[in-house]
Amino acid sequence: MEEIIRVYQLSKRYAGSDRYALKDLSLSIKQGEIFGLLGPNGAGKTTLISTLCGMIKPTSGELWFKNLNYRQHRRKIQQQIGVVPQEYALYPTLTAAENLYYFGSLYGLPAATLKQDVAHGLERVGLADFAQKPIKTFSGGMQRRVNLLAGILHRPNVLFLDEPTVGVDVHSKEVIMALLQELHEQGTTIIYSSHHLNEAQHFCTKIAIIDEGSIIVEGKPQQLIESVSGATTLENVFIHLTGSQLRDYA
Ligand SMILES: Nc1ncnc2c1ncn2[C@@H]1O[C@H](COP(=O)(O)OP(=O)(O)OP(=O)(O)O)[C@@H](O)[C@H]1O
Repeated sequence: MEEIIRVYQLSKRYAGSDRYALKDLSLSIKQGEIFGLLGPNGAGKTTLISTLCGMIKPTSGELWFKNLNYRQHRRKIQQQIGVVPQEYALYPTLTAAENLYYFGSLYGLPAATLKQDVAHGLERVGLADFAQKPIKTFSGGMQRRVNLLAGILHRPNVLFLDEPTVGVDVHSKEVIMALLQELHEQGTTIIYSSHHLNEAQHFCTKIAIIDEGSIIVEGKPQQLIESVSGATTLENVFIHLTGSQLRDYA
């Protein structure tokens, strides 16, 4: 399958920090994959996703999106991708529909189809009855579902999500994962970070485990499980490779 993203020796050190958030990280992602980025707290998942979305610039290294280099074509790349950030990108005082109209207009979507797409999207995630309610009255799970819709309104072929199911109950999680599965079946390449190892084991076609800014292992979930003696789940693999030490950095 065609390579969509190539990362070569990517490093990132934030201004004022003496630690590397990403260190000489190389990676290739192919079209149609559901690529899961897993790792302990502070491993560098958000930094990697933000760099791949063109939101932060690397300290060194090179990145390409379908042969377009990020240094020269950041804007062009950003027009072709969808981003669902970990922090809510929504305006609390606007209604769910107003928020989505706003995102739709940012993407330059025609008003005539946008209204229908927003109504359909809200219906798809079980929020049709809440379209005219302000986001600030929504639960965390409801906000996550609207946050997801905001990132896919323009039907991107490549979608980045940073912990799309963090802090949501099992019902919201099921709706979100079902929608992502549907997008995948329609051909969308999905790159997402998560702490839900069980979810990633069943959902992802490929996984990279990151620790301290570097990829320590990469492969299909079943391959990774078979590579560790006695492991029956991805959680076993994760603990085996990353240890059980807490990762507290300030
Ligand atoms: N804006 C920033 N300025 C300075 N350091 C940062 C900044 N953002 C992240 N870091 C540091 O970079 C490292 C990687 O952080 P990052 O948020 O990418 O990890 P993560 O794997 O997404 O963690 P988590 O699972 O907790 O969300 C951490 O040591 C973090 O403290």
